[in-house]
Amino acid sequence: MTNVKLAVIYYSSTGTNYQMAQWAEEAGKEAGAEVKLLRVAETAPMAAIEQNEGWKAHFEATKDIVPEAQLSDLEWADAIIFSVPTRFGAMPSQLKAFIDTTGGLWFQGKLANKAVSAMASASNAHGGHEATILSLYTTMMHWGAIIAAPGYTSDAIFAAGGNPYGTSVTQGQDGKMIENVEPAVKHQAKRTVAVAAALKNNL
Ligand SMILES: Cc1cc2nc3c(=O)[nH]c(=O)nc-3n(C[C@H](O)[C@H](O)[C@H](O)COP(=O)(O)O)c2cc1C
Repeated sequence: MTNVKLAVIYYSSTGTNYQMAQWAEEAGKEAGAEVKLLRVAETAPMAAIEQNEGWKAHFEATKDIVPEAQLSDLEWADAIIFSVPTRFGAMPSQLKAFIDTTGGLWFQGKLANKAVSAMASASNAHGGHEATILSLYTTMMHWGAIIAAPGYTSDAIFAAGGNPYGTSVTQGQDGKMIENVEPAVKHQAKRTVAVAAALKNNL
């Protein structure tokens, strides 16, 4: 058992990052953390969402069952795991819009010393997995967060494609994940909780 509070915050249009976030939630609980699974608000107009069957279906399926991330959740959390699809090699605007509301918390020093890590997905194996995670980590450095990158701390990372920045997956043409990333996601979540526990008791 640990006294760590973990927020798993994701954005997903077609379900990939929702699934990754759910695996992280499960592993966080297994590690003894109190866990909140949260989605950032959808900011795209309904007209755009409705033009894409998969996007519309995912939006409808999750909008009433997954709570929307609030600033109070960031303040509450000792550890945060983000999971996002790449958008032209960077984080999606939906997450950036949420992050851009954190200036007040940042100013009060309330975002410092949290253990954070990030996961990503892309349609192409070289379509921006690492760059997307790094775009988030740049912001995390401004928060004074402690980045708990997985590195190569488990064989599961090699099996998932070997991304040491954070677990990432390629979404195939059929919408399914190509690599088996579930063990790597779970390892990353447990490691983030362990880092947060160490920080919480010593910083
Ligand atoms: C506007 C837009 C930009 C995208 N840019 C990239 C990209 O640069 N590289 C890539 O491989 N995939 C790109 N994709 C594909 C998404 O990353 C992919 O659909 C996503 O990872 C699936 O995650 P989700 O199911 O959680 O929405 C883009 C998709 C959209 C809609």
